Amino acid sequence: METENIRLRDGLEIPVIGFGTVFLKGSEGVLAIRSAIEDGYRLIDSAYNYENEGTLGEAIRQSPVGREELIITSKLPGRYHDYDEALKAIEESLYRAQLDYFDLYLIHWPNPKEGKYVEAWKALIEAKNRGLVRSIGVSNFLAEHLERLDKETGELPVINQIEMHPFFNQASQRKWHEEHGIVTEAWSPLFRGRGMLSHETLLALSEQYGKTPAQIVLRWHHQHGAVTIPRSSSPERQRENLSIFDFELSGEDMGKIDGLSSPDGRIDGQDPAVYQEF
Ligand SMILES: NC(=O)C1=CN([C@@H]2O[C@H](COP(=O)(O)OP(=O)(O)OC[C@H]3O[C@@H](n4cnc5c(N)ncnc54)[C@H](OP(=O)(O)O)[C@@H]3O)[C@@H](O)[C@H]2O)C=CC1
Ligand SMILES: O=C(O)C(=O)[C@@H](O)[C@H](O)C(=O)CO
Repeated sequence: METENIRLRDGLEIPVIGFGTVFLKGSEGVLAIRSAIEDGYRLIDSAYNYENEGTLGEAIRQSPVGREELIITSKLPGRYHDYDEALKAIEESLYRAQLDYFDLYLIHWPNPKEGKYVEAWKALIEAKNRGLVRSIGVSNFLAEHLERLDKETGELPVINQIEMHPFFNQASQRKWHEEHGIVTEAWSPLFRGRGMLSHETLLALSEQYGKTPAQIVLRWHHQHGAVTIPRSSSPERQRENLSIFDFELSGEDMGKIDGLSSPDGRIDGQDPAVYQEF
């Protein structure tokens, strides 16, 4: 099973559907990630703070797919935003995964209270220059944080991974990204399995299109130009989540899903303007 690709501003091509790995650890995690790769996932999302870069590396080594065919992402934790600490953390990520390079490395959260994310960004630029990572981006950055990166370094990220699902659709943030050549990557696209998929609007569209609610939601993301990284431990649902390229939602039905969003629709209320994660 194959996904479509999208080209980032710096030329790196990545699949429009990847695989999320938070909570996937140990031998069960290896099994889940390996099966995702065998099923056709080529973009895998991890983070230093998930403490599963070792699990991810093991799954890659066990899989029949070559390293060069995969787009592997990890993320810098908030406690390592100092320049030197950030570079060491990226090296540590690589040692944990036993990889020579990451394809994508992101600043996980801006942590605006300390406001050291520009320093961290300079370290990511240096990591790219040293060949430790191919492309650099951020996660959970608001326009105000992105503007500061641009002003102080002259370099904007190629991708911003943000919370995005029908209950919090990020319309204005996505517009900002489009205007600045930044790809939106949606985290928790299925609302973390916390009940969104049984919303009556999604159930009705599922019936109408003969697709599962998860496929309707992931297709909605795709038609909004967002990369998604759904997580599933089930090989069957992993395949289901990749199979969204044989149908199209009408403009009217896209609008119905857009209408489910509300300003307080975040899963755990993690507003990057104030939320801190170390
Ligand atoms: N940058 C950031 O700050 C953040 C990044 N992330 C990243 O985003 C990824 C995805 O988000 P995540 O929070 O994991 O949540 P998701 O929105 O991907 O939802 C995962 C949940 O949905 C269930 N599920 C998956 N597929 C289906 C399906 N087809 N039908 C019904 N249920 C389904 C899974 O259960 P089951 O396993 O049983 O299928 C699991 O409980 C993370 O794994 C992580 O990589 C997440 C949060 C924050
Ligand atoms: O999972 C991630 O990448 C996070 O950044 C976490 O904050 C996540 O949103 C979480 O686990 C919240 O409890």
